[in-house]
Amino acid sequence: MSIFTLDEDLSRLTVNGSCALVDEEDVDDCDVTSYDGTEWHKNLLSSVEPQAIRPQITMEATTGTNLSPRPNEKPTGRRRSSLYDKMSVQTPPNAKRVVLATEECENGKESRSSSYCRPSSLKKHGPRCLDDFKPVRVLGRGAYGKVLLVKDQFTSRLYAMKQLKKAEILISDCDDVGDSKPTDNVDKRLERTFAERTILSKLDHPNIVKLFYSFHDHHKLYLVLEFIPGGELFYHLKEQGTLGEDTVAFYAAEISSALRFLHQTGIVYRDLKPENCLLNENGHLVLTDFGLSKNGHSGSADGDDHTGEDVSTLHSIIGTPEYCAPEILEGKPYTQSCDWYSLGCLIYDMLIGKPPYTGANHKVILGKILRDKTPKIPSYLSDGMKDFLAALLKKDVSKRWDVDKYWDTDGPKPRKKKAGQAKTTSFKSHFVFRKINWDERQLSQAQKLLCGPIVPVITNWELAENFDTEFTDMPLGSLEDTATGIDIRNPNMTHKDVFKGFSYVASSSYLDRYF
Ligand SMILES: Nc1ncnc2c1ncn2[C@@H]1O[C@H](COP(=O)(O)OP(=O)(O)OP(=O)(O)O)[C@@H](O)[C@H]1O
Repeated sequence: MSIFTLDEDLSRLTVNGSCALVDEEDVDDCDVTSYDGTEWHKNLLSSVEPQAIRPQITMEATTGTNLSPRPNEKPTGRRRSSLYDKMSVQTPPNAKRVVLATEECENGKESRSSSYCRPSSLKKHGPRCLDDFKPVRVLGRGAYGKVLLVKDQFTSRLYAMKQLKKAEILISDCDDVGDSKPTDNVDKRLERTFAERTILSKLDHPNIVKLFYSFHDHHKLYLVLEFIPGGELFYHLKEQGTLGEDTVAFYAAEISSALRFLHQTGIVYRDLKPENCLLNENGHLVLTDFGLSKNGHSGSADGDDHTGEDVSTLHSIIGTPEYCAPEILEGKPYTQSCDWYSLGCLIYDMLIGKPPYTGANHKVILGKILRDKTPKIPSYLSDGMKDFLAALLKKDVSKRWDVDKYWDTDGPKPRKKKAGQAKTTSFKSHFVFRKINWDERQLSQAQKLLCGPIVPVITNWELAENFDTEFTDMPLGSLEDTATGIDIRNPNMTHKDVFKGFSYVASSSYLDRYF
């Protein structure tokens, strides 16, 4: 059964088949180096510091195949996964749209400029508009628009402003292939746009980006976010090549803490990749980009969000293929467990210099993911790390570590005690986290006092020195730059109707806490 098509190359890929259409030239470039579980306990007891004793053995030497890069070698050619086309999405016909009940902050008034801004709206607690912010620099670019560093004209505070072009969201994608009608994709894009604003407005966690305001004008939607000045983990990985196990464990703990919080709130993140992990000024990791996140709780307390899809069985095919769980790619129902698989891919990438499956295009990557039983884990990693990765990177969800269940509860007792090993111990007490103080991970104040393993160099926040010059050197133009006309398929609907409810101001207590 042909499930979905990602790009022009993928139209011939049969997902549930044997992936016979995978490019010959791109057959697996790595080989298996599996972990021998019987050695676990012995090695655990003798292990002092995995990084310090990590043997300088390459995959090549160990397996006779050519898996680069070698440990401590800078890989070349790391490429932004967001440069790939977004994956098409297929959702069951009964999946409901996000419906927002929030009233427009500007009372339904639309604006091309600041003309609608009344003096009262120029206060930090009131609704904001575009002219409140002065563009400083481009920080990044995504599928539907740019992210800019902006300065509040009234408070001089810096923010990251994510701009999404309404036209990009609303114009149907003629290239879409598959069972979904193009209008479904417009609906899905709208749903995701609202989901990002709605989900972020509900969250308060030290490792999740904060949303302070959102508004829209004739051409664009704007999310005014906390500026995270240390840049993307992607940027630091590109600089450093690979990271040591202790550093990786630190980031894994912070990401896990954020994912666990999201899952407890009923949200599946679905887009874990190095580009979406930012470092703050103290080197702590902050997740950004909730455009693909899904809130599975229908009927939340404030009536603000009704997605209808239960988190326990989501169906949308979504995400960045290199970090995407196989069950999603196979079009099967999936659960929060997909985020833990993605965490495994990200940890693998940080340690080895590339995610478990790479290739020239989506088709090759998908073919590898669907064909392989388990990703290859290099032998030079510590036994603890190999055990940890193997537990997260299980293709079969029923065999994957159920991290949400065993977060701080030990798993079933093994016949032979294997302390600190995945599945026999709680996630938090796994050997790889032996140096992590989990209580600190929960508290913003504690995180402020302690620095992470990579403390970004920041001489001037306005320079955005830790962001790729590919973006920061871009000409700024005006905040109200080129906007194409908006083509709304339903002529009875205006963009005002479609985006009604997008505007938002964080509560006074929230704003006061962070300003
Ligand atoms: N709060 C922030 N502080 C600093 N930089 C940010 C912030 N939010 C986003 N960025 C930068 O902008 C980039 C793009 O942001 P984001 O991923 O949210 O956009 P997107 O349109 O959803 O991208 P994509 O299409 O790749 O998913 C990020 O990778 C990051 O470099």
